[in-house]
Amino acid sequence: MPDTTDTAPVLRVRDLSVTYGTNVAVKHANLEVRPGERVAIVGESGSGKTSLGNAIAGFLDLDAGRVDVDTLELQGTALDRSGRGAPRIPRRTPGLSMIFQDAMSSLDPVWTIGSQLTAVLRETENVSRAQAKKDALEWLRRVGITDPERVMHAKPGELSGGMRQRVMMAIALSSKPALLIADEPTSALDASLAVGAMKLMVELAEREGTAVLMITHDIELCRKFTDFVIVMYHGEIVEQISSSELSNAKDPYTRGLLECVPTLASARLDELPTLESVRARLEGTAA
Ligand SMILES: Nc1ncnc2c1ncn2[C@@H]1O[C@H](COP(=O)(O)OP(=O)(O)OP(=O)(O)O)[C@@H](O)[C@H]1O
Repeated sequence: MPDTTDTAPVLRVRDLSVTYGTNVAVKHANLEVRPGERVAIVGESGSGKTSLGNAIAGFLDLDAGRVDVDTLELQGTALDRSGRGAPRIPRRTPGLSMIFQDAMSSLDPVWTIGSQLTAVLRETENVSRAQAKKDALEWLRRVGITDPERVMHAKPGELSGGMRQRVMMAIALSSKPALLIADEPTSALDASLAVGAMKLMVELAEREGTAVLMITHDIELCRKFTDFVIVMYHGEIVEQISSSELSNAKDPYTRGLLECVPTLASARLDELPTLESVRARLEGTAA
């Protein structure tokens, strides 16, 4: 990973909050992602990771929640996400792609994979229909699909979960975005497939020069695949730390997350610590 500390951030977020009714799910978040950098947002279920990712990407359901933000910039251009009852946010923000946990929710069930992928390629590259088809086949091969001709003609419902996830990656990255937001992109896959799919996503993003903001509850994945980790707890960012420094984390909650990771040593224990038990102990210590 090149040192990008002197380059302008691809994403800049200042004072972003998300509120559902009276529940403030994200509280005054500040973060930056630099070109080509891989950043994870990690935290337990309900800590606000998805709300933050959706608010940045423009996918937050504004009928359910509201976004308040001081600054939200993608490649120096302000994105308008604020307010409630604002005009519906367009589904695609140029320069930004998103991969969801459930690929079915972002693939159109009616159209073939080929038509969905070539539409993105033609919009991005302004190429002929024939060239877009060639490029689409190449993208399907790149994401490890061995029978791309068949998949081009298939509809999402005819593919397995793993295949759909690969197609999602192809669609998300083929538009050559500056930033990819990936929300638990492999959690619907078996553990054995998940690591391979994550590796593929990270390699393809690197090849395209795309920065990745990855939402996950798996701190081990962060260690393996990201440069930087943002830890959320009850809607707040409690720590921002380089992935290689994770074992020196200062925040008690980050240390709690690390303690809950199964290791060969913990496998010999009768009971693996749970986040609840670690937190109860930490809170007891803090009192
Ligand atoms: N559409 C919604 N309407 C009301 N409350 C919501 C909605 N979406 C999320 N919330 C609430 O916001 C808080 C944060 O949820 P969010 O899904 O962002 O957390 P998360 O860290 O991504 O969790 P998970 O890992 O389970 O996806 C939770 O209290 C949740 O109940």
